[in-house]
Amino acid sequence: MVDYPFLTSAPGKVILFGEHSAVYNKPAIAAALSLRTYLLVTKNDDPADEHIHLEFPDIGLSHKWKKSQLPWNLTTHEQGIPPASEELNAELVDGLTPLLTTISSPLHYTAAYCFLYLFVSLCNNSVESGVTFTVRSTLPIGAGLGSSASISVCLASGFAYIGGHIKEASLEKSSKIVKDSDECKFIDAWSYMGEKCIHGNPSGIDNAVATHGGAVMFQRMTNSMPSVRTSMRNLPSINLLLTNTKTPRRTADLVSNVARIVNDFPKTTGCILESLEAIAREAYNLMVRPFLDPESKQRLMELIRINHGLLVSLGVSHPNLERIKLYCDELKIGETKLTGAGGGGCAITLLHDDYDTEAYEKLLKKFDDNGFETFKTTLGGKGVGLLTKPQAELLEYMTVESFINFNDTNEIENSIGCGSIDSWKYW
Ligand SMILES: Nc1ncnc2c1ncn2[C@@H]1O[C@H](COP(=O)(O)OP(=O)(O)O)[C@@H](O)[C@H]1O
Ligand SMILES: C[C@@](O)(CCOP(=O)(O)O)CC(=O)O
Ligand SMILES: [Mg+2]
Repeated sequence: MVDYPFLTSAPGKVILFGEHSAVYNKPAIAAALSLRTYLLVTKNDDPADEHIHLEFPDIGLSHKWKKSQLPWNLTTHEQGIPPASEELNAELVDGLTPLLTTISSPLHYTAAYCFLYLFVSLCNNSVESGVTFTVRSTLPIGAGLGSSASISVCLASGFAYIGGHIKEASLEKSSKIVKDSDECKFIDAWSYMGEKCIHGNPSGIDNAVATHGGAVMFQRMTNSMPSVRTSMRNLPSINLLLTNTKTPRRTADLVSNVARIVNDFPKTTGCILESLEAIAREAYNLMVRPFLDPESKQRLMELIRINHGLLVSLGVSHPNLERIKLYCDELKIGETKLTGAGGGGCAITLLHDDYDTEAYEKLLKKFDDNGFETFKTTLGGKGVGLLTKPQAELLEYMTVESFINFNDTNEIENSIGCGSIDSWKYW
């Protein structure tokens, strides 16, 4: 029996090399961010409440469904971990459609669809009603930092916990554990289904990083083979600037536009995808060395520039991303590439060791003038976590209202994030 309330949490990610080509089974490199999404699960005391409640204040969505109206008969709960190649359950997708008709915005629709798909798949009919699922994120949403995967991981882990598919996490996850836990495998596989609800054809890199944390080289395989995830334990300390253009975009649109180009220009894009693979492999070899000497750092910088150029050729840049690159080039700050799906969202800049601090101040001013936001964040953070009552006093007084009313990301972090990091448990 689950003791309410409880919290789950998962990080966002930054893709260093290989976005989009990852969808075509090429290797890509990504690392977990310190920015995270949090899911609070509470139960009210009203015995007459027959609903399941969703509160997604970050995107302005609040909704509820009668538990008895959910299509429980369309799921197969015995199935455990879905195979990597599995498509969304078409019958369940059809069964959910009538429950989503009142939601018109695509942003709201995909979030609610992901929620319902995972909820019905992972919680069984005996789940209590009167439960509210509230999500807050310190990540910018739709900006290339994997907010969709981090919410999918929060939901998949919360529902799997309620549904009894995974056991309680433990306080200390030994850094020596080399094998993935069964719980993480379960969450990774189901959050991948959540990513499919949100953007159709994900590679799986984002949910893998949000589940397992750290830094990885990831490659999706063909023919139902499981993806390969190679941990990069000692990532060299690289000086990265993360800049958000704040230009909104949807990963689903960018991924489907690249699919069209790949389909229309198979030979040309085949060469581009092969180049992107070569870049990721060389970057991996440089980044797993214990020390990034100046020559290797220079090569890494050039790989960033080439990677960005190839992404431009796939049509996934944006004038604002090009502006970031232009300013960094003009002021000789470092090499820039877009990160994530592009089309807006974020860019990363690998800073030269000897950049001019005055020029850097000028750069920040230019970014500010354009309405861009820069982030200070660390790479390689922890994966999916659970916070339950005996360890966490804060859950005694955490309500949906207080959770929704956190004013900013600092308040979230100080109250439930890093502020109480020692109480979080990991699978
Ligand atoms: N905190 C959140 N609350 C509600 N929905 C969210 C949240 N974070 C992400 N989402 C869902 O994920 C979508 C954004 O995913 P996507 O387009 O892949 O961009 P990214 O993953 O780069 O942030 C949103 O449209 C929404 O459906
Ligand atoms: C474009 C892609 O490579 C990354 C998308 O990341 P994001 O949703 O923009 O954070 C798609 C994928 O790998 O699933
Ligand atoms: Mg996404």
